[in-house]
Amino acid sequence: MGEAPAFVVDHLENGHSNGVVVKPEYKNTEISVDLGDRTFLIGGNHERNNFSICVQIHDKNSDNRFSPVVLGTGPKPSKGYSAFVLKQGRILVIKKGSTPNDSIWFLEVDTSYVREQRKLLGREVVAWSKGVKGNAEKPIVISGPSGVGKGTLISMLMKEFPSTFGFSVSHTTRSPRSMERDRIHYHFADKSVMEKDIKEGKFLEFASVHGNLYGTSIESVEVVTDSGKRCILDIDVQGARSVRASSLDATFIFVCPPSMKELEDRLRARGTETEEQIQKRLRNAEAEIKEGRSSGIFGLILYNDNLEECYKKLKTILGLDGVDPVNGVEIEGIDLPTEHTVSKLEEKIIVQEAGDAQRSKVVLDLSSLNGGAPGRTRGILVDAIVL
Ligand SMILES: Nc1ncnc2c1ncn2[C@@H]1O[C@H](COP(=O)(O)OP(=O)(O)OP(=O)(O)O)[C@@H](O)[C@H]1O
Ligand SMILES: Nc1nc2c(ncn2[C@@H]2O[C@H](COP(=O)(O)O)[C@@H](O)[C@H]2O)c(=O)[nH]1
Repeated sequence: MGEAPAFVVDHLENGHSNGVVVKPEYKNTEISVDLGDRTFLIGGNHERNNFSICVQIHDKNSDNRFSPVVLGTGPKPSKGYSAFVLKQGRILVIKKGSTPNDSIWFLEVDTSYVREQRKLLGREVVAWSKGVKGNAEKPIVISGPSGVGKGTLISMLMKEFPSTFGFSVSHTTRSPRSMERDRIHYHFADKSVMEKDIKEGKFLEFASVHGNLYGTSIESVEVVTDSGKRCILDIDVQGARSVRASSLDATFIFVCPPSMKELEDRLRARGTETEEQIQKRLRNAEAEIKEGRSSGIFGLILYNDNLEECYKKLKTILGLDGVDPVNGVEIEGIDLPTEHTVSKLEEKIIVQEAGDAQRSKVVLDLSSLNGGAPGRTRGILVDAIVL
C-alpha cells in the first residue's frame, strides 16, 4: 500500500473552550489532520491543560466530535505543530520551539497496538509515542517462580552496569516488606486506583499474582527508556504472555530453580513471607515452571543453581561479555530550529529554519522506523545541514 498524501495543517482560529483556562500562548494552536472519513484534531490544551496536548476526533459521516482514550505520555503543549500522515496508521507530529528531547512525536491512530487496545477497552483509542534517534536494545522480560532469584540476578546486573540497565518499577497492591521503599521497589498502590488506571489503559500488562494485583505501567517503561537505558521487567508468566502478545519487542528469559526443594529453601531463607504465603507461592510455582518451559513465550531458559554461574550465563546471553560496564547507551534528542517550515519528500521530512539569514536544515529519514507505542518510536536517522 502506498503512503497517504501529506495533509494540510490548519490552524483553527477559535480554539475550544469547555471550561478549562487555556494559556494564551497555546491558544489557537490546534491542527487538523484528515485521514479517511475522520479528522484528527491535535493541539490546544483545553482538556489536559498544561500536561499534554489534546486529541479529538471528528467523524465526518456523523459530524460528531469526541475525545478518544489517549494512551502514553504525550507531548507538552507548544506554540505550533506540523503533522504528516504516515503509512501504518501513524501521524507524525513535529513541535515548534521545543527542546530536543520533546520535538518529534507519533500519534498512533490505527496501528496493531491501538487496534488491540480498542478491543480491550471497548472505546476509541489513540496512542502517543515519542520519536528518538537511532536504535536502542530491546527491553528484557525476566520471569520465573517466586524465590528463584530473579531479583537477585537483576540487582547484580544493575550494580555492574548501572548506566546500561534500568528497572521498570511495577505497581502492586500487596503491602511493602520492611526493606521495600515506595517508587524504588514498587509503586505500592490502592486496588481501586490501580483498577481504574488499568481501565484507562495506563498499563502495558497486569495480572493477579499470589492473590495480589501487579502491573507494569506504560510510564514506568517510558521513564527507563527515556533515560537511555535498557529496560528490565521482572514480571510473572501471565504478564510475560501479555507483553509477548503486545507490540513491545522484547527479549524473554525464564529462570528455573534447580529443584522445588531448593526453591522452598530459598523462599524460607528469605524470610519475607508467612508460611501460608510460602505454600501459596510454591503451589503456583509448579504451574509457572510448566508454562515457562513449554509455552514458547520464553526464548531463553536459565537454571539458577549456582548464582555466580547463572549470572555469567545471563551476561553471555545479553551479549555483555567483555563489555565496559561504565558506558551505557545514550539517547540523543533531535535538535530542530526553533522557528521552521516543514516539508515531506517520500520518507524524508525536511525541517528548514525560518528566516532569510543562513538557514540550517534538518533532514529526518523515517524509512527505518521501528518500535512504537507503548514505548518509543526508534530508528529516526537525522542529518543536520547548515546552508
Ligand atoms: N543461586 C542461588 N543460590 C542460593 N540462594 C539464592 C540463589 N539465587 C537467589 N538466592 C536467594 O534466594 C532468595 C530469593 O531470591 P530473590 O528474592 O531474588 O527471588 P525472586 O525470584 O526475585 O522472588 P520474587 O519473585 O518473590 O520477587 C534470596 O534470599 C536470594 O538471596
Ligand atoms: N505480571 C506482573 N508480575 C509482576 C510484576 N511485578 C512483579 N511481578 C511478579 O510478582 C511475583 C511476586 O513478586 P513479589 O515482589 O511479591 O515477591 C514475582 O513473580 C514477580 O515477577 C508486574 O508488574 N506484573
